Amino acid sequence: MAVIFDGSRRDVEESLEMLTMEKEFDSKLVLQGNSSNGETISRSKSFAFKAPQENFKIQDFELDKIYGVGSYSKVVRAKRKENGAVYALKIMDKKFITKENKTSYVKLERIVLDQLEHPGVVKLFFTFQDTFSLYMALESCEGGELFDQITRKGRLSEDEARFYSAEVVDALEYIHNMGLIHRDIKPENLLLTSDGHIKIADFGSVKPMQDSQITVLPNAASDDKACTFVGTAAYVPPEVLNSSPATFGNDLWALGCTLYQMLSGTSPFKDASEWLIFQRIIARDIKFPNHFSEAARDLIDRLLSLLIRETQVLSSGTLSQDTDPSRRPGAGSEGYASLKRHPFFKGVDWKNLRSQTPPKLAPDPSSQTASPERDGSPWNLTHVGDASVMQNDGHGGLSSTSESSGSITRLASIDSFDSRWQQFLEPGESVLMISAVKKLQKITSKKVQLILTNKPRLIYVDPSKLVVKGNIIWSDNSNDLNVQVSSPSHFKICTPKKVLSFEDAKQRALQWKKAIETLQNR
Ligand SMILES: Nc1ncnc2c1ncn2[C@@H]1O[C@H](COP(=O)(O)OP(=O)(O)OP(=O)(O)O)[C@@H](O)[C@H]1O
Repeated sequence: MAVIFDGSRRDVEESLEMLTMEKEFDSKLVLQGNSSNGETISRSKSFAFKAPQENFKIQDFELDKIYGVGSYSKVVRAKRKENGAVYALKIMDKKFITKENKTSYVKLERIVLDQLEHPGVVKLFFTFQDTFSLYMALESCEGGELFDQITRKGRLSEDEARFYSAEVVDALEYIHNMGLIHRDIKPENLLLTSDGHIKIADFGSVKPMQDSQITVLPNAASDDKACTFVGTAAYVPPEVLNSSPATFGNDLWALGCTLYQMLSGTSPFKDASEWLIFQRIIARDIKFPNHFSEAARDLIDRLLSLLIRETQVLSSGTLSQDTDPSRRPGAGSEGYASLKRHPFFKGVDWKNLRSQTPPKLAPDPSSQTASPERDGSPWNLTHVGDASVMQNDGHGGLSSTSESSGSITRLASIDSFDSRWQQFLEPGESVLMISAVKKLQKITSKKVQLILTNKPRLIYVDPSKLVVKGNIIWSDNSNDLNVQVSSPSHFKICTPKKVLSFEDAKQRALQWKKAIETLQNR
């Protein structure tokens, strides 16, 4: 999801509210509203969530495959035993959320999703909790991420891209009309239903505008002043890098990047590190592949227009600047009309989008080739819900679901492109997964950069001295190399000679296990 750079430490007590959050749902709240004469008034309003807080237990559900892992959640396909209804269960560890000061983001996502109702937005059905976790039962998007469709197809045709981007525009218009900025539009957050329609997901970075129609609970909104930026590096507009306040135009820039990615296969400002990506964004360094049509090129060019307008030379000799949101179609005074009538969308039946036939989905190659026992194995629980449901896969670790071998490359975070680590690679070798982890020893622990490459090689590097501290001998045989996960952040890499214990603060223990196993079974 989003990279959220916090510039401040939130009050720990506020974070603890997470634990009582679900209890607040039915409480009466004092809301700030505007009277017709413009004065701010306080009014008491009974606030009840549409998606109820249920008293379910995790054992009421049959858990299937993991849809994905976010920075503070896992999303698992779950079937309610009583009636067979299928959900995407977003599972969040309370302790982790509190420790990482994510309380306000979680609250906001819950509250916002509760009030949104649009075929292009993932629906929240209900929530529940237990001692360890909060659960959000979301509409299950069985078609996966648009990102995977782009990866599997290499790139999309203009007709496919037109269909998907029109559905995104339609949903974004609704979200913006509700007074919300999504702030993390990207192909990973555009999910597909089993029949291939788009649903916007991941409202963890959402920003309600002043006049938003969304009711926000106290302390649910993220503290913007504390943030350097919210979003994902490759899709962040230049004005956000300049600390300008969030506007609807931010999402339209991200839409432009997403459309470019659909048509080309990669994001427009791709580079070797976040810093280089930011330089490209600021310089607006875009190269259009030759196969882009004139209409596609023009639309992307407009969506990726800079908002800054240099107006006049001041007496100091510097230029005064102001912003002009109308430069991005959809953000100006004409609203979405100007975006929808752009030549790229010629022929789109905006009123009946959802009854159109979507592009054919490219199937997940791993689900076709995976062996039956891997494919059919349900996701065993650990650290999710109460301890009584913990299960073991016989190796002391967890059974994981079948996972696309293609998706292994996605596990590599943006820092895998950090040039610092390139020096440890041989020609043609690339990083598949990388984490700043703690290597736990009996008494002490050491920070290391754990790196998995396509060779395959598994090494760990001292990040300050930039020297290789260890090379874990690779084997495709799980008797000679296996990973045991004991919690979302703790895992052991076991070889016949050594057992190395690691702690990944970003809770990617299960991802490490999956990455290594996927490579062993390639
Ligand atoms: N309703 C859903 N149906 C199917 N898959 C989903 C659904 N919601 C999320 N996912 C999958 O789970 C992954 C993790 O989702 P989640 O919202 O927890 O994290 P994220 O917000 O995308 O990541 P981060 O928290 O790092 O920003 C998503 O990338 C997506 O692939």
